[in-house]
Amino acid sequence: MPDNSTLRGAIDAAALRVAQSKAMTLVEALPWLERFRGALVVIKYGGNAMTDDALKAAFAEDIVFLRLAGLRPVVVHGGGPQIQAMLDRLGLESEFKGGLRVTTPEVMDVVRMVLTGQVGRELVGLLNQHGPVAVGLSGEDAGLFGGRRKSVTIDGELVDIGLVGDVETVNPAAVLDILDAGRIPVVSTIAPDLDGEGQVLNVNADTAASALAVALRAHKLVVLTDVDGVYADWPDRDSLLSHLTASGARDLLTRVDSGMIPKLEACIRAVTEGVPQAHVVDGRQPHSMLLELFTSEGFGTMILPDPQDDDDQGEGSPS
Ligand SMILES: Nc1ncnc2c1ncn2[C@@H]1O[C@H](COP(=O)(O)OP(=O)(O)O)[C@@H](O)[C@H]1O
Ligand SMILES: CC(=O)N[C@@H](CCC(=O)OP(=O)(O)O)C(=O)O
Repeated sequence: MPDNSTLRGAIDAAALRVAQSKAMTLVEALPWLERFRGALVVIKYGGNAMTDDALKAAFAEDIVFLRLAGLRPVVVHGGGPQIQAMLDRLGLESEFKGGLRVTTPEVMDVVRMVLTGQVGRELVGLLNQHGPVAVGLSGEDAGLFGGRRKSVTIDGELVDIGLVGDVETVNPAAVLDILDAGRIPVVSTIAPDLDGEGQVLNVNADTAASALAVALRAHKLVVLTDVDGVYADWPDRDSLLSHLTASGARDLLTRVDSGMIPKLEACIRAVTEGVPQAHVVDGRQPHSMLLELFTSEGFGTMILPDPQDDDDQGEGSPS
């Protein structure tokens, strides 16, 4: 039978090995932390990646981690499934055309209530469990977004989809104030209609995140969703793309459907208007934000500007 001091020695050696491995993980992140210090990253958190409590908590941990590591994360959230659940409870019908919800005035009331009063509040609460860091705001606050109604083209025809808008103007001052105070802005994507008195518009969250990333000159846009990334030949699971150029993404637009249309459009807009890279990442994987930012392989699908727009292709190493 070993004496107590021998036993403790064995336990201490095991504990030391675990601690050393944790220390190695931290040290390996050092080049990435150096590279991204101060970097402003816009993260779009999709409603479909937001349905599991453990995942939501892991997302909040990642965002607070990024903030404490010296990055400047800005969260833009969706809430499609949560809006749908409330519409169903209220017995209101709504359909999607071209990946966007046809929005009547009654549906708009529900969209505004769910995004700003429920989904945004819940995310702010989860982040603030780690300290008083998160501040929620919507496109209505301090003139953040100005929107204009948009139609969609289906089979060559322009189709009216009601109170749905594109972001035309962004005044990022309120978001910058929150960042400068060391906090994390959490944005709900409602936009006042620039053409309608007091009317607000339902803006797809991918679209809004992209417009905000451009206005903030973000280092990158990350779109967290409920699929591994962008597939060249959806739903063929062998066709997952690791990289796409803006032109490649434009070509693909004719072959994707539903929620992937606004996502690809958002990524194309971001990288053609000055954001160096955009990523579509699987938000169902715990800590996917950290995997995307702090590993050389990256995660999901990266969309880059066309070579003539920007010669900086990729980020295989943090140098
Ligand atoms: N080419 C494609 N690659 C990946 N997903 C696609 C593609 N075409 C359509 N999709 C669909 O888009 C969905 C993501 O959009 P959506 O459900 O609106 O997510 P979110 O709530 O995150 O915005 C995927 O779950 C998938 O069903
Ligand atoms: C116009 C339009 O479609 N707006 C979306 C807004 C929420 C959203 O974009 O949520 P996800 O990111 O979860 O899809 C909607 O009403 O569902």
